[in-house]
Amino acid sequence: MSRRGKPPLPPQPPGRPVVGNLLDMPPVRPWEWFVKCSQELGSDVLYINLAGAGLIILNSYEAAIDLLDKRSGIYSDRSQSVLVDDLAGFGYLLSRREYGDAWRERRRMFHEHLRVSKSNIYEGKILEQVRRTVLQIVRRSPDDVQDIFRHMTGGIAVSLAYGLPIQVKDDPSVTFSEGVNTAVNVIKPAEVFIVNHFPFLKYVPAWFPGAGFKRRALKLGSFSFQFREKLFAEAQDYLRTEHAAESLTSRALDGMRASGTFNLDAIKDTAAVIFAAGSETTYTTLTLWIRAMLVHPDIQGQLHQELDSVLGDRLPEFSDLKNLPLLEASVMESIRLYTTLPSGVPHASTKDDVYRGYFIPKGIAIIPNAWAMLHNEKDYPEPLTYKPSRFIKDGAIDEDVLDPRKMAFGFGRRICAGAHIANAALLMSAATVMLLFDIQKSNEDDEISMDAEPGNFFRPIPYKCAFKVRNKVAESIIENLENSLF
Ligand code: HEM
Repeated sequence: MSRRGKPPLPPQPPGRPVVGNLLDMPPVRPWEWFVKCSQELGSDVLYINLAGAGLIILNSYEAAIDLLDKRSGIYSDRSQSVLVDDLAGFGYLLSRREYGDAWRERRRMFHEHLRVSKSNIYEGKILEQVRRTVLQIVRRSPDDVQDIFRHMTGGIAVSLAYGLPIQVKDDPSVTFSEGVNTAVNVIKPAEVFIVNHFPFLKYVPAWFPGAGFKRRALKLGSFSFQFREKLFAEAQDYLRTEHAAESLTSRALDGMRASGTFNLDAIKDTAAVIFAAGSETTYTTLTLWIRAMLVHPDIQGQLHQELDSVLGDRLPEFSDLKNLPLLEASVMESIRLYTTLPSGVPHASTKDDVYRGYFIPKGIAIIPNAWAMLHNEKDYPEPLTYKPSRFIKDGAIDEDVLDPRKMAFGFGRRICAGAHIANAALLMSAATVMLLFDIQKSNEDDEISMDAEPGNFFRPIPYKCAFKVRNKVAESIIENLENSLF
């Protein structure tokens, strides 16, 4: 790309000849390295050179809003990835689509059926799954707890997207989605950008030494087709039965029948993204909150008090959530401290631009480094401490403290389409679980690692915990639930 007569690129950490910053950018927790570079260079906007492939890193909320939100007309594209979209075959997902008509059509479809004002559709499905989960927790071994919650978020996604029921244990869709997400998580970010920059790398034979990126991507390729087709076909069959339930698929099909214009691909792509983008992210965020509760029994005590005084001897409904500020703050603080997608999802620009005197080239990937924004001392004093009270003032959520969800769910026109659904699922799960249970270590001597698995997601290192029914009131609520659900 010719840069003659253009302003300078944003500050770049010192690099090496040819490879630039490639060997300096750590494959694990690169978001922390971006912060270190910002501190050294005195700039919250950085340029990183990975062997010629450029990246722009936004390390502050202000810069992310300035570019991705206020200038969203030119910062709403996604870099099409040879590895993820082409070789692994996920380019059809709404979240991976380039900014254009096909993306717009799918985003509109999502909005039409699952926007905030359609809460009557998604809240009922969330409530049902959360309450079924309570019964699983009391019936099954403590060792199954994480699997139980994975089935809960999978169940919410499958029922919203397809109206299909899932098994409470060993459901093939959930196992399948977990496999996909684990495989996606091991794709290294640097590989994605490098293979984009040198697309001929996709022709390197998979057996070739150093072509691990291709082997991993091809393994995913076999999943991606099934991911789109399998559940959609099952949903169509199920819709012909007496059990048929409302879902995005059923409503979109009804709409198309009424208008006489069919675009089944659009339904498949939009339904698939609910599982792909919504299930594992919500599950991971929830297990990070459970882990925070496990190591902060004092905060659990405060939440128990709040829940007992608001709910007494009944289960929470959605209308109760606004009266549970401490519970909400405990979830917000967990999202802040352990954000699930620490370096967000990259956007791409569709035009050359200049920001604060720096040149931002057309087509470059822009990384909103949520981790940097959520750990800065100015907005969040003692940023490494888990402290829900930072969000509370006079017994309510303090509107003056920057809400971490504004960063954790992304920015601008590509902001998470399901943030309101994730929020509803997280708060309802947290309120229900905390009302009924004490979350404790399985064994007093267990060491709980606060670290995450290596990868693009911040997934906690698996931990063990026990959910102990809190008291007689909780026992009787659970007994009533058994009778009402079955
Ligand atoms: C705690 C759970 C979740 C987190 C942390 C999360 C986070 C994100 C982030 C960071 C993005 C990228 C935004 C950007 O490009 O700036 C995103 C995109 C997206 N999310 Fe979520 N998400 C969650 C749950 C969900 C759920 C439950 C759904 C669906 C019901 C969903 C649907 C989507 C979709 C469709 C996109 C793609 C938007 C687009 O490219 O236009 N997400 N999410």
